[in-house]
Amino acid sequence: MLYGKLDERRAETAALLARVLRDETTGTPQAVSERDAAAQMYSEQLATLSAVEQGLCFGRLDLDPDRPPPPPVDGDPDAIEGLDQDVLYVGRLGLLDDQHDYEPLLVDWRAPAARPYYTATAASPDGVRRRRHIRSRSRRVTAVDDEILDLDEAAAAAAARGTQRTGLTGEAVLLAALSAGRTGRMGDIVATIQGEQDRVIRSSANGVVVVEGGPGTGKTAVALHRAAYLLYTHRRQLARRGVLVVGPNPTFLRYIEQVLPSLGETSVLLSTVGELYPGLAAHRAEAPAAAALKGHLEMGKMLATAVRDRQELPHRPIRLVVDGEPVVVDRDVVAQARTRARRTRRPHNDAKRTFVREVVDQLARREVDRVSRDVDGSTTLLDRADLADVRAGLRADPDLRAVLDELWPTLTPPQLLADLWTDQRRLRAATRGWSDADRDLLARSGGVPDDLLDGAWWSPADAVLLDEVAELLGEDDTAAREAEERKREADEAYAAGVLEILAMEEDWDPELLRPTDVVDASVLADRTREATYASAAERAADDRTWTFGHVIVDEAQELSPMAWRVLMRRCPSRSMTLVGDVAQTGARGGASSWAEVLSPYVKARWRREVLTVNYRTPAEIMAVAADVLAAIDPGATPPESVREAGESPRAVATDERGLVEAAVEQARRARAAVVDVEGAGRVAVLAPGSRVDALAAALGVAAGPTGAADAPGDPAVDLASEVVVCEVADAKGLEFDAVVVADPQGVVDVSPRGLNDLYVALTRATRALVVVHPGALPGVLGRLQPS
Ligand SMILES: Nc1ncnc2c1ncn2[C@@H]1O[C@H](COP(=O)(O)OP(=O)(O)OP(=O)(O)O)[C@@H](O)[C@H]1O
Repeated sequence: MLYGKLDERRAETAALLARVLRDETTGTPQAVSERDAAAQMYSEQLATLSAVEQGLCFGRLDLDPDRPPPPPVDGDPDAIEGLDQDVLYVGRLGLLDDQHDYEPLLVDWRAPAARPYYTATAASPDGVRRRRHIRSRSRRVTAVDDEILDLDEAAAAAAARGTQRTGLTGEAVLLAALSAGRTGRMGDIVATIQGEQDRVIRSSANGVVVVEGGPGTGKTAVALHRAAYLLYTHRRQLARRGVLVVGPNPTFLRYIEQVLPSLGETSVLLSTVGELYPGLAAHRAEAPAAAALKGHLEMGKMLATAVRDRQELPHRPIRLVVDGEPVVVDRDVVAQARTRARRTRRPHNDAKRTFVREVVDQLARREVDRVSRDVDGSTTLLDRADLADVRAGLRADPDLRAVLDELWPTLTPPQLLADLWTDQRRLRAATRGWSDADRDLLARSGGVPDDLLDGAWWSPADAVLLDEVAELLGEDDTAAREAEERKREADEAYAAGVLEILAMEEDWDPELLRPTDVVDASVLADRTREATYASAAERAADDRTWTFGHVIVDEAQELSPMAWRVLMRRCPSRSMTLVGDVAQTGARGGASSWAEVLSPYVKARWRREVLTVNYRTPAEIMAVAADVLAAIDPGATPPESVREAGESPRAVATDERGLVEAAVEQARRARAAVVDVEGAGRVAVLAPGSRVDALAAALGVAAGPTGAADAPGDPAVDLASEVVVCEVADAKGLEFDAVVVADPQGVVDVSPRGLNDLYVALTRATRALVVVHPGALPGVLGRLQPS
């Protein structure tokens, strides 16, 4: 019945969309843009309706008819939904019965009425007597699991089954979901969200929430479901400004990108920090020390100095002839104008107007003085109008303009930064007092690239600095404005041509108005113009100054202080969800404490939520990882695994020569064990960057991004591949059925933070872990069984 309703809704929406698209685009510009907005809305609705096909309905709540009424919920569009029904079905979206007073047939998982589905327990049943988990595949129900929350009945049922309650919601369904083969893409967890996760997902949108938790506790899943929940609950505020989700690398974004559409959301922009600067996908790999230095707050001051350094004084007086009169641009004139322009405290490109005006003004005054003196030594000879004339002459003079452009050039952020990295003199001028070693970390050999937005030339840390430079320079929208103007002229010329042809029509009835009587070229150009419509996410991607309604940062521990500055600029409301685990920090410039990261922006005003249960890593593997965690931070508590794999993680000893062969052998065995006939099941070989190519070649698969500088091509790991070979940083946030860690000591040696990357590597597996070690096994892995 529900699928029937879904089909009906799809057909209706498709028909509405078709009708809107068939509409002629004539009419007022407003009508055109309303039509486009409607088309966009129906397309989005259709996308949502298709995304909920799998597992449309996954739960049923049988409620106690005598339950107390639930507390009112602010700002919720569906707060009333299902309040007086005793049986509710919960699913991926809400469906109403239009035949029967719009009774809810299916309650959206994000609606308040659905909440007890995730939070009710036997101890606190929230009016729920029975919770039913419904599993389905392609519109067929494949399994049903009931949980009786009515205490008396529950005890009787548990006694009958001889089972113990574990505190997990829908344990059977959860365990089935957790032990399914991985597909290389993250899926949604709406059917099995657990109580502690639900609390975070539905916590207030206001302020900064930090969600901490060890590996596999569902931080990523929770962050994405929170985005969906917030958009549902605060649709009006958030859909317009959009939600930004920041992830650590392009591979990770690809891994999670399907989760959100399947939750039914399109107002979300997924981005790495390296992609936030519009038009740039920065992916140049660089030394960790260079990335850390670029992430330091000191860079803000350094860049401000670099910008000031572009506001130059002439070394010697520059002599020009303007309107037949000699003009001298000397140091004094420029210095004074520069001081005035700097005093405006406006960004460089904006302040240029003041600079030019001041230089022209001074030169004009000098000119007037000189001419007056030439005549009879009196200053009254030339009046105000003459002064204005002289000014205008100077302002229009191309030679003077060229000189001023040299002294105070209009700059784009990539231009300034590329010049800085490649010009030793400029770099030295901006980094007085720095060590040569630090300066060398920034310097680039070779020239400035032809394409200044070439992603292979810039590192993600550079992209962050570009944003900072953009703030210092101010937007230079001259090019955009000129392009817009040219387009407008072309449109008008075309419209004028159309009107001319119509006007030539000879047998036009004189009683009727001619088109040219009611419309001119400019109006016609407006009407025929294609309105550009885009979702909030699309508009935000093209606009560096866009501010989002909510910002979610995953693997937030990796961000540098400079990157935080960029993100805080994008979210002045400070409505943010930050998800991370400082024990997994890999970047040298990353976070060691949340208080340190946040205090410059929100002081102590942030909330902390902790997730404690590990859904990914089986207990046997987590025990090994826990030893590594204890070595990183003796005070940290490892998350508790929900299940055991029934298989112990192993260590395979080899030597340097045998490493590739042994790792390949283990990867092949793992693949045979975990990849099923339908192609589900994934294996990762995680190794130090320098070993990735050799391992990938021996396995006959593509290597993940190896960290080689200027590596061409796709910066992401191929997630469709059954076996992935990459370094640990690229596996951050991902998971695989089986993981082979090749050369654990090597992983530790090349990591900026020592053991953290090894901890990340060990906790990527959902089923099996093998560590292949040339030479001695690192002491922290002593618990591994040799094989
Ligand atoms: N309630 C749940 N129901 C089903 N699966 C879940 C649930 N919570 C988490 N998972 C699964 O557990 C795995 C780990 O989740 P996730 O990647 O969100 O963890 P994480 O805390 O971000 O891990 P890491 O810090 O290692 O990146 C995923 O496969 C996720 O789908």
